[in-house]
Amino acid sequence: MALHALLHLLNVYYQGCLPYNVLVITVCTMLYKLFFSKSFYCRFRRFGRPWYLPLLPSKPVHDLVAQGYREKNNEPFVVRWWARDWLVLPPKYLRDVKHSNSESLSFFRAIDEALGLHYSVGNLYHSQKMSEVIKKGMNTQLPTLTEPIVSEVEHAIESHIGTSKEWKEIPAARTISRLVNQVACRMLIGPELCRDQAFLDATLAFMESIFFHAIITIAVPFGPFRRLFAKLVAFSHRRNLRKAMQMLQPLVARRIREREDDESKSNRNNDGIQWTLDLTEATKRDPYQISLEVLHNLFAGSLAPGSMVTELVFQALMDFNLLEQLRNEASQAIELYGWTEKLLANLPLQDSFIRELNRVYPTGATGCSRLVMDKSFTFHDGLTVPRGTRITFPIQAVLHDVDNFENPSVFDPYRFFNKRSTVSEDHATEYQWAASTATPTNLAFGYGKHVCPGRFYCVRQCKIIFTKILVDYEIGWSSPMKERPRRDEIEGQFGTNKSQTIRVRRRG
Ligand code: HEM
Repeated sequence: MALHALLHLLNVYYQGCLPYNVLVITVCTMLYKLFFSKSFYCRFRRFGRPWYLPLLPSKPVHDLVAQGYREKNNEPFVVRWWARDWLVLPPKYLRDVKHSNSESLSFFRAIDEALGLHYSVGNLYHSQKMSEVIKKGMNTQLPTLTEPIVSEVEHAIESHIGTSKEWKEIPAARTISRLVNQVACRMLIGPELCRDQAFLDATLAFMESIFFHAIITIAVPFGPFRRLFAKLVAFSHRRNLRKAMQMLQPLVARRIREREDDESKSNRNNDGIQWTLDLTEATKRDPYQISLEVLHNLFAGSLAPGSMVTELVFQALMDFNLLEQLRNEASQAIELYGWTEKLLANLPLQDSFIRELNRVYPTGATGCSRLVMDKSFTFHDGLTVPRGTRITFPIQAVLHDVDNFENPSVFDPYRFFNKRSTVSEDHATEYQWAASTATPTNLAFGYGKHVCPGRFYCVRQCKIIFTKILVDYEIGWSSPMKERPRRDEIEGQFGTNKSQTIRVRRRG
């Protein structure tokens, strides 16, 4: 009788949109969870709606995380994120994450869980190989990459922004993400496809559909059927993946053949395919697998830098004096060093500006997310969590904490410039305050063993693109702006404003 009444209530609650059988199974699962399941997460205070009322309005994830950080004062708490419970840990536990490798705490397995990547690529994210490709391949080649990055940036800016000396209006995020994707494709895939518009469009559609699929999957209250539903909705994402793979696989197959025919020929390439093949035993060089790995490194290395450059442009446009100071610094450095490695090391204001941008506007409210892989994991103070626990850190709250920064809500482009100006002779301080140096209070690129290995390349590439725009173009808002373009928020992730337009014209 009670079960029948509950079913009736839920039917009204879900407005009759769930079939009766689905309702029965959903209710049984809820009752089981309520009375018998001893979820580890139940031991901690939860912020947000309870799991058994998924349609109840709830605050956005970033607000819940900020509230938890304030109220729990250095203690863990739980939020629902990407339709799962996550244990949000205070920063005192970052030191434990610092030294833990992927066998204990895995970043890849955590994003696999959050975004449902296994629905399209199986167990690709069970291996650390993609990260190794960046560490052992790209990072060891960084000095040799400046020249090809500069040359690709020049081509990409000319094709996406143009060379007209007349003002023209452009959609900022769309234009910049396309030009950054071209440059990222040049480095992470290779010269053959990076100017092929069909391929560039296919890669952008593939990358964007990863998030789209994840969002659709959590948007519908399918309860215990979510996994089944996720497999079905991954269909359109898999189609986008197939499209990009159809163009990429023949190239990878050709590179494998060339390598087999003549090992020395492979020395000509210095890009993502090459670095991935370098780390793959000859007998395991499967074009499909290598293409998947290369494409998913592009996913890591293209979308976020595209947003970062767009945000740099928006932020610079908020303050005309700052824009001029950045431009002067860039012009003087180019005069002294040309478009070389040295240029990138001699833009201290721009570097501080990038780090401050990442502090005030990180890409997510949470970060340093990990899945516990060991049977259990014990933190330095004895807190023990079982295998399978999802942990994350409230990074936005940490970066806005008055205990960590003076006037944390103020955007101060000189904040880190001033700190690094008190440099000791051995340059230790300079490195400490650099945009790409991860510390417990510079968390935009994560922290510890899984800290973003692409951050060095990323900051270089962003500096080259931003500097080119500064010195070669006049830029302005297309209509007067009173405040910064608002960012979109979905599941604690912040996306650049897509509708904002700016105007540009070639200088000189
Ligand atoms: C604005 C640009 C970028 C941002 C904000 C960003 C951010 C991040 C963050 C937060 C992580 C997780 C780190 C952790 O939890 O400790 C990460 C991991 C990773 N990033 Fe980036 N990233 C960016 C650019 C790039 C680029 C350009 C590449 C490749 C060239 C890249 C490749 C990777 C890889 C392979 C991992 C996985 C590391 C591992 O599991 O060991 N990222 N990134």
